[in-house]
Amino acid sequence: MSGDGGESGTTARWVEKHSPLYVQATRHPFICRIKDGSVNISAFRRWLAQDYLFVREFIPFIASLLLKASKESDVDVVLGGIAALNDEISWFRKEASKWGISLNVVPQMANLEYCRFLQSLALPDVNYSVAMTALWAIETVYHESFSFCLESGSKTPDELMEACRRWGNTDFGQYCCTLRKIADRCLETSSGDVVTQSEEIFIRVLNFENDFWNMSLSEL
Ligand SMILES: Cc1ncc(CN)c(N)n1
Repeated sequence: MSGDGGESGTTARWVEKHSPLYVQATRHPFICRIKDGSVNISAFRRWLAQDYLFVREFIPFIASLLLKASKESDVDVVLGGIAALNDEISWFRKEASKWGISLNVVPQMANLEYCRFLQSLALPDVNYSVAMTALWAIETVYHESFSFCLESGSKTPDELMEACRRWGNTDFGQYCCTLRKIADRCLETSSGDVVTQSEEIFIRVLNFENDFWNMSLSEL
């Protein structure tokens, strides 16, 4: 974040204010076990199949932001996000076939609830600042989590490196940074009510992400 003014924005204040929740979502045991090499591969396989379902639901949510964006540069950023998701879907299919995983699985409760939340955020009456805050938070949790597994000294298993690089790479980090700037810009001119709603959405995203990791670790 250094040097780009990100430290002073609303989103940075929320990260600070809700740091226990933020740390819980971005340094979850699922991620820490990938980083220290102790992750159970069955947890990774579960995560992969469930996340594929999540990403499919994520597409209409981002598409809803495209309809709400009025600034041309925001439209470009969101369009780039949609294009990246197209690539992501292909990656999940390729990875699933590599691991011999069926993607035709039943969504687990934590996933279903997170997807329902995405659907509610895609509704036309949801404010753009609120939805943009959610997009920033959702993408940032993945970037912060997976880039942690790429830090020097990590014992991330070779076969999981590709997944970590997908969200942990610097280009994805740059995308998250751009989303943060858009969210901060929108929040600056939003009403107090919208700012409050956006903060609540940020907290809900952190909780959903935490539940998603928990689901991936759970044996059921
Ligand atoms: C649950 C979850 N959160 C975030 C991302 C990153 N798009 C994802 N693929 N899955």
